[in-house]
Amino acid sequence: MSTQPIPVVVLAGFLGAGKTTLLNHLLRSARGTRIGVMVNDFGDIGIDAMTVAGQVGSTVSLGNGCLCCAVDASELDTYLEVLTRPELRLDVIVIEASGLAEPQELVRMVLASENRRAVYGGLVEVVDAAEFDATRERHPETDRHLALADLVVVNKADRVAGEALREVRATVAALAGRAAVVEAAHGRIDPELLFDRVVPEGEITGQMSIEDILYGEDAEGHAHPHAAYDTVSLATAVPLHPRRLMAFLDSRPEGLYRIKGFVDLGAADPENRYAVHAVGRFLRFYPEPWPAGGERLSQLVLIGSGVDAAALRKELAACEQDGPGDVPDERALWGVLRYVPRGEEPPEAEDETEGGED
Ligand SMILES: Nc1nc2c(ncn2[C@@H]2O[C@H](COP(=O)(O)OP(=O)(O)OP(=O)(O)O)[C@@H](O)[C@H]2O)c(=O)[nH]1
Repeated sequence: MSTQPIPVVVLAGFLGAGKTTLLNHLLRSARGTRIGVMVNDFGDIGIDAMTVAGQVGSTVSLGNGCLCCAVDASELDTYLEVLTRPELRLDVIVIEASGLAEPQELVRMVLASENRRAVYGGLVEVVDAAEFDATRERHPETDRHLALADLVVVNKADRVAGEALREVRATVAALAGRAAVVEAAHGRIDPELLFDRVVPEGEITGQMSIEDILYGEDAEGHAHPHAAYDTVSLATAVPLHPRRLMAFLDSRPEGLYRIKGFVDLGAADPENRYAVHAVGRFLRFYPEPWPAGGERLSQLVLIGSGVDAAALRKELAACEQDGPGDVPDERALWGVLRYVPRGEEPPEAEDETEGGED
């Protein structure tokens, strides 16, 4: 367990958009998930760090203290080193960028990190729906930031009337390209969009429906703005063909934000199963030996907004190997291996473009 990669999520958005509010929501609804937080105040007095600190105490602690720290570029790796220590047993690390930070820079730093356990977990941009037009006018770079995002949260949906909200959402979606777009009030998004919740060994993480989480678990009884999520789960004992799986992943549709699980690639690598981690356009495979004696299953969960669940299910089914005439050889694995992080080398330059463009 302690050698699992830890996703590092970058949380960005302009001053006052609601980043700290969203982060506090995540921390409150974390339950068993252990979240590490870095606050990127860039030399300011650490107001955000203090705001978050009150919430963090119960979920994450470093020794006796809270796990909040102001970080600048040069310090990022030092902090990641601390936060990825196995004894902390963190499941996810969230970096809250200062409202004025260039998110691209933070993403680049995470991707360039030499830390072997940290894996880029996506760029989340928080947008203030009520101030969206004004913010764009004053900060034209907003458009560029949205284009880089893997998930955009249109926050403060409670402050904007229906039609105006739809317009903001449509503009955001056009600017955000392939990123998923969700609406929220007070940052109350489904934590599962950012990280896997901790569930007992052997359970498929995505079997809890998004609706359960959105509508069934809100202890405060608030109504959530409707979020058009789809989840597609695949569990099959038939090994997947690596070439078709890669063709599927390479052409995955817009709005498909998260893919997670394990795949059995059959004869292409009988020794290992491959953990799959995709967020936005970022994709990684992590081979690990099959647990002894267990059933060999491929288990995938796909989460997106505005995706065609039936079509995805069909495409995934078509990845299953089709009898003895369809057995992959080792070369079929090459496409997959391109996305396996290599030993001690830091991630390569190609990663940077994966996080930002496609
Ligand atoms: N009405 C409403 N207010 C919100 C919502 N989300 C956040 N706020 C309020 O907006 C203000 C700014 O929220 P923060 O979470 O501090 O925003 P931030 O992005 O962390 O701000 P900076 O740290 O300045 O970049 C606070 O007063 C929040 O209570 C929302 O969805 N609706």
